[in-house]
Amino acid sequence: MTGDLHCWIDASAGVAGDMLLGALIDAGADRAAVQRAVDAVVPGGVRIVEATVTRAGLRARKVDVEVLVEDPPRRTWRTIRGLLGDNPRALAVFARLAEAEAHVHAVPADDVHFHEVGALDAIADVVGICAALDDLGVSTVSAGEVAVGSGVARTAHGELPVPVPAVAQLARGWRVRAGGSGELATPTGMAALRTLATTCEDLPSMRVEAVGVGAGGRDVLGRPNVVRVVLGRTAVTGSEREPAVLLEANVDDLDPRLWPGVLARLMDCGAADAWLVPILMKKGRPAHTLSVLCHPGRAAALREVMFHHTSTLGVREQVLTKVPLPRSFADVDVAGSTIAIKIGHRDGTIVQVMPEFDQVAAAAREQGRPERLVLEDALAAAVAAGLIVGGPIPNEA
Ligand SMILES: O=C([S-])c1cc(C(=O)S)c[n+]([C@@H]2O[C@H](COP(=O)(O)O)[C@@H](O)[C@H]2O)c1
Ligand code: NI
Repeated sequence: MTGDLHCWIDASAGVAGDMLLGALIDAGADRAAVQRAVDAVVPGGVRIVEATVTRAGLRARKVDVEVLVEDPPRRTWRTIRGLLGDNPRALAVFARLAEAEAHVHAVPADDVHFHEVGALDAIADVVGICAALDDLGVSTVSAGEVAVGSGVARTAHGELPVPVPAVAQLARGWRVRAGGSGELATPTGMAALRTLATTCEDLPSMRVEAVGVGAGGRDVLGRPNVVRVVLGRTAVTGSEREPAVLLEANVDDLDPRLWPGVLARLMDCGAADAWLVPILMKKGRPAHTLSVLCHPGRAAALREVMFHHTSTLGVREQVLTKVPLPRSFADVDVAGSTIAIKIGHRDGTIVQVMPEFDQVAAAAREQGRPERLVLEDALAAAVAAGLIVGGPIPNEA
């Protein structure tokens, strides 16, 4: 199978945090993994429960967040930042919400007080959505036009016009329409969509692997109140340009023993690559340039990791284009250990055949043999399986 796992969000009936989380769990994300991620942020604070419901006659997964502890009526952005700790994607979603609220209420982002959107159920929705995407192995996210609704909403701020101000602010740069009466897009849902989805597009071409349907609270006659997610592999045909972001910072004051952990954290958070270059910077100081290459959808979360785990006071960003070779994987057996072979191809012909080295190392440990010999055996098994440079790519499932 070629291509990364893509998640397309259908918000044509609106979007809210619990709806998106329900859709991702319905598509196969492990609810226990989601609960564990939420427990790490608010230990013992909430329980995520799910049920199958119908919305205008359609089956959908309804997620509810039961709050088990006392929940203050408001939280500052600073408090939420502290709670989220080392959760870069969730931090990026709330940072976006904080920016929107700051603009709407004309206060600095650090002085923003979240009311409903800072409550434990909203925090659980955001942390849960990020954990569900990780659990599913989603690499990229896009979404279609968002129905935001019309009329008025009763909120802690009083009666607000729909789209509520935070949603209107978060909608800048995205395609939206009213699409019905009531508050169809909430600030939490819109912030999650805007942070996680990099592109506003109709359903892209992909081989579909899973579909999830998440229910909203109300059952409206004639309009299924649901968010859908469609997960699939996008076909990579060769020499196609794709956007990438390069994040960089020059750092002269970080304990050098911390760098390996920083690089590992960045890779765990979805960087395509992360590296250090020794430099001599201003005032003749020996320092390092930290460079992080990533898909645009990961940039916000990776920027958070850079701020959180290094002493940098700023991050430079450049938007680049990248031409990746299409690739696929095939498994081979080496003395009872399974090793994935990465196959790079162009125009239907294999141009690279390379065993995944982490799996070679694991097999060498299992077998008590040198990595060098396991690598040789894996390459020989690949050739025996017909994976030969210059040869045709194997049939895809
Ligand atoms: O909590 C805050 S600060 C808040 C701001 C706004 C603005 O538009 S400003 C609106 N609301 C309303 O709260 C509820 C819950 O929102 P969720 O995103 O947590 O589902 C919703 O009606 C919002 O319009 C809250
Ligand atoms: Ni507000």
